[in-house]
Amino acid sequence: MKILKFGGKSLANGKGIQSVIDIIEDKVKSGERITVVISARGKSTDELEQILEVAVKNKDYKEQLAAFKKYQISDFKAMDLTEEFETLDKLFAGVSLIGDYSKRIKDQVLSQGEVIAAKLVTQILKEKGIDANFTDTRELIVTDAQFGDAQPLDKLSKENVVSHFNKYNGATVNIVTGFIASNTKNETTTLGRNGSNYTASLLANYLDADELQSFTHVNGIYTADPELVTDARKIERLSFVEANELAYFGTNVLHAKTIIPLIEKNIPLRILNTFDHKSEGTLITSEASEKGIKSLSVLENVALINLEGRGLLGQVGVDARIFKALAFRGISVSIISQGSSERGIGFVVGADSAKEAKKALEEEFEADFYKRDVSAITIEGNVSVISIIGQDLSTFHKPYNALIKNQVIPLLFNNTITGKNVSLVVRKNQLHKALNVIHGEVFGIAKKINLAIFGHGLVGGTLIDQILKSAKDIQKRKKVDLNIFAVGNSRKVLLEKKGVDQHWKTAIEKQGNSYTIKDVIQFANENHLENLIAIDNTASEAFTKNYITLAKNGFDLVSSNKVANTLSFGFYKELRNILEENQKQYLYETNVGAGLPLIDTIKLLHLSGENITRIKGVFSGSLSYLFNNFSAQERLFSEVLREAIDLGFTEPDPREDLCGNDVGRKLLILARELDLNNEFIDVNIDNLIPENLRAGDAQQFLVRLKELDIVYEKIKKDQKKGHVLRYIGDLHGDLSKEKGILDVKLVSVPQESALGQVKGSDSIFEIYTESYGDQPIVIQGAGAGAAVTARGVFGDVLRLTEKG
Ligand SMILES: NC(=O)C1=CN([C@@H]2O[C@H](COP(=O)(O)OP(=O)(O)OC[C@H]3O[C@@H](n4cnc5c(N)ncnc54)[C@H](O)[C@@H]3O)[C@@H](O)[C@H]2O)C=CC1
Ligand SMILES: N[C@@H](CC=O)C(=O)O
Repeated sequence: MKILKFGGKSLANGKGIQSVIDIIEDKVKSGERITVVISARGKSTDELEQILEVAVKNKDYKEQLAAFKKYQISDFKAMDLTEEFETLDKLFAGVSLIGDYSKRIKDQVLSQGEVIAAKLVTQILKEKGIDANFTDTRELIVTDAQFGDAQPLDKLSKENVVSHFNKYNGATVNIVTGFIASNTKNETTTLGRNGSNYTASLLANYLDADELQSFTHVNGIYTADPELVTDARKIERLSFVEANELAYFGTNVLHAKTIIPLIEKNIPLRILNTFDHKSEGTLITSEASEKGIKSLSVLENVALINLEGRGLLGQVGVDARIFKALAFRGISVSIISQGSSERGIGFVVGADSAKEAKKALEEEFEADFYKRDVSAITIEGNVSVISIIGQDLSTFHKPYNALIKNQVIPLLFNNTITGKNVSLVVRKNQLHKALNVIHGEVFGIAKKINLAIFGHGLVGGTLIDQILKSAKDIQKRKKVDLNIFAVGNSRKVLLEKKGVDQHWKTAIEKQGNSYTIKDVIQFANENHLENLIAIDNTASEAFTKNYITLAKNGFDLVSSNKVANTLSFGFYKELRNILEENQKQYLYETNVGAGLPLIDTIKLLHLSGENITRIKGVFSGSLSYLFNNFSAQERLFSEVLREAIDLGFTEPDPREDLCGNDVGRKLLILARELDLNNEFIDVNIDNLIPENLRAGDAQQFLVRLKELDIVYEKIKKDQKKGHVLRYIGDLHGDLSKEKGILDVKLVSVPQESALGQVKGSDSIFEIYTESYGDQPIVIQGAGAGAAVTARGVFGDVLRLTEKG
C-alpha cells in the first residue's frame, strides 16, 4: 500500500482540490491500494489561529469566522459541516468570554481544519462512487499530553492503526486527518507544525507501506528555493541522511521528524506536485546518492546573539553557563561559533526567543559585567542562515570568495564535524543575493554576470550586439550567463532585470528614464543582482567620476574610455586603492591599441621583473590610417581624414586624435603601467591642428577640414625621397626613475623601416627590454575600429568572469 499525503495548498478551492480528487480517482481506478492523509485546506490553520487571537482579545471575530466557514463550503454547498462549525462557534465564544485560552483549547480549534478537509474529500469521493472512509486520527494516534507538539505513543497508536486498517481494508480508501491525535484522556492534541507529514510517515511505518507520496505545490526538492533562486534545479534522488539535513536546515517541504519513521522501516518517500502529474518528483531512499553538494537551505526568523568579553579568556565553564542559562528557559541554539581565544561566542536562536536569550545571559553574567570580564551581549536581529548541504571545507573557498567578491560578508560560519555541511549567517537584506551567488558557484550552472553598459555609440553599440549574439554559446561553453541589465547614454538608462534583448535601441528610447549612477546601483541592489560589471564606453570625463562609487558598490570595471587612467596621478592611485579595498578589478585593455593584447603583455613583463627600457610606435589607429594612406597615395589629406572618421577609427571628437591628446593619453597609460608617476602635462605633444583651426567646436572644425590640405601637402613634399610620414609615441629616458620622457610627434621615416611598413589602420608597438636588447618585442595589428575595440572590451569582461 502507498500512503498519499496532500498539503494545504493542494487542497485549496478550485484547481487544487480538483487535482487531488483526480489523483485519488486515477489511483483507485488503476487498482492501486492507497491511504490518503489530509491537511487543513488552504490557509485554514493560520486563519483559525488568527481568529483565536481576535477572540481572546474580546474583539469581534465573527466576521472572520463567517469568512472561514464560507470558504470551506463555498464550492461544496451540499456538504454538511454543522458539527464542526458548531464546535468552533462554542470554542471561540468561550475564549472570547474568558479572555484566555490554553494550548489544549487551541488544539481543539486547530483540529477542526483537518477534520473538515478529510470529511470533504471523503464526501466528494463517495459522490464519485469511490468507497472512501473518513478516518479521524484522534481515535487512532495516542500521544502524550504536550498540547501543540505532542509525541505519539507508538505502541498504542500502532495497535489502533493496524486494527482500524484491518477493519477497513481491501478496496476501501481511508481518508485520514493529518496533524491531529488525542492523549490518553481522549483530549485532542496536535503533532506540531507540519504534523500532517508526520502523521503520514507514522501511518507508513505502522502499516509497512511501500511508499509515502507527499504531494506539494512544487515538483520536488530543489537545489534551492525556486522562489529565491530562479536557476534552482530539481533533485532527482536523495538519501534519508541528506534529506534529514535539508529538513533540519529549513527546506520547508520536508520536516525532520517525518523522516525518522521512514528510515526505521526503509520506506521510500517521494515528494510530488499535485499540479503537475507528469513530474516524477524527488525520491528519497536509504540508498546513498551521488556525492556532492545537494542543496541550499535557508533558516529565516532567526537572530544572532553575541557575547563578548576579554575576561572570558581561558575561563573554565563559560560555555556551560551560557547553555545552561538558555536551556533553563527552553531556548534552543542552532549554530554556534567561538573564537579559539574565547574572547567571544556567537550563536543563533529563533527570532522570537532572542530577547529572552539576551536577558538570560545578562542575568547569568551580571557579576562578570561588573568585573568587566564580559563587555557586551548583543542581538543581531535581521539575519538568515544559509546552509550548503553536502559542502565540505576543501572547496568552500569557492562560494566564500564569490560572496566576498559580491560584498556579502558572512557574520559567522561553521561546518559539521562530518564535513558535509557549512552554514553561514548573513544579513537578511543580503540573503537573496547571497543565495544566488552561492548557487551559481556550487552548482556550476551558468554563473550569472550582470552587466551595466554606459555609452552605446560605435564601440558600446557593437559590444551590446556582440554580447547578445554570443551569449547562448558562452553560456554553453563557459557556463557564464551574461545579462545586460542596464544600458545608459548621457541622457537615459534602460533597466531590465532579466536583460535587454536585440531591440535595446528602441527600448531605450521608449522606456529609458533619466538617471544618475545611484539609480543603477539601487536597481542592482533591489533586484539582488550579483557579479556586477560596469562598462564605460563613453569618452566622457564626467562619467569617470562614477568609477569610485561603482567600485564601492560592488561593481568591477571595464573601460574603453582612456580618460580615467590619464587624470591626475592622485586620482589614479585613489581609484586603485578603492578597488583594492573593495576587492574589485578594473580592466582596460582597449585603452591602448584597441583589441591588441598590449597592456596585459606590458603588465606581465613589468611584474615579472623584466626591465622595459623604451616603448615606441604608432599608437593611433586613425592617424596610422591617415598617414599610411596619405603618404602612399596621391589624395587630399582632408579626404583620407574624412574616411578615417567614417570608418569609426577616430575619437568621438576627431580633434582629440589630431591634436595628439589621444596618443598622449595612451603613452601616459603605458608609463603608469611601468609605475612611472607622470602626469598628462609631462607629455610633449606635436599638435597636428594648425593654430588657426583650434578654436570652436568639432562641427566647426569638420567643415574646415580642407584648410589642412595645403599644410600637409607641403610637409609631405618636404620629406626626403623614399620617406613616409608617421605620427608616433615614444616613452623613453631612464624608466627606473620616478618619471619617464613622453614624446608624441610627427616623424618622417624610411619607407622600408618597420614603422614605414605599417599598413591600413594598424598600430605598431615596439617594446624594448633589457633581456631582448636591440630586438624589441613587436605587437602589431588593427589599432582602431568599433568591432575590434568592442571585441577587446568583451575579452576584458570574460577575463573578469574567470577571475571571480
Ligand atoms: N573607436 C575606436 O577605435 C576606439 C575607441 N576607444 C574608446 O571607446 C570609447 C567610445 O568610443 P566610440 O564608441 O567611438 O564613441 P561614440 O561617440 O560613438 O559613443 C560614445 C557614447 O557615449 C555616450 N556618452 C557620452 N557621455 C556619457 C555619459 N556621461 N554617460 C553615459 N553615456 C555617455 C554618448 O551618448 C555616446 O553614445 C571612447 O572613449 C574611445 O576613446 C578605445 C579604443 C578604440
Ligand atoms: N582614436 C583612437 C581609437 C583607439 O584608441 C585611435 O585612432 O587609435
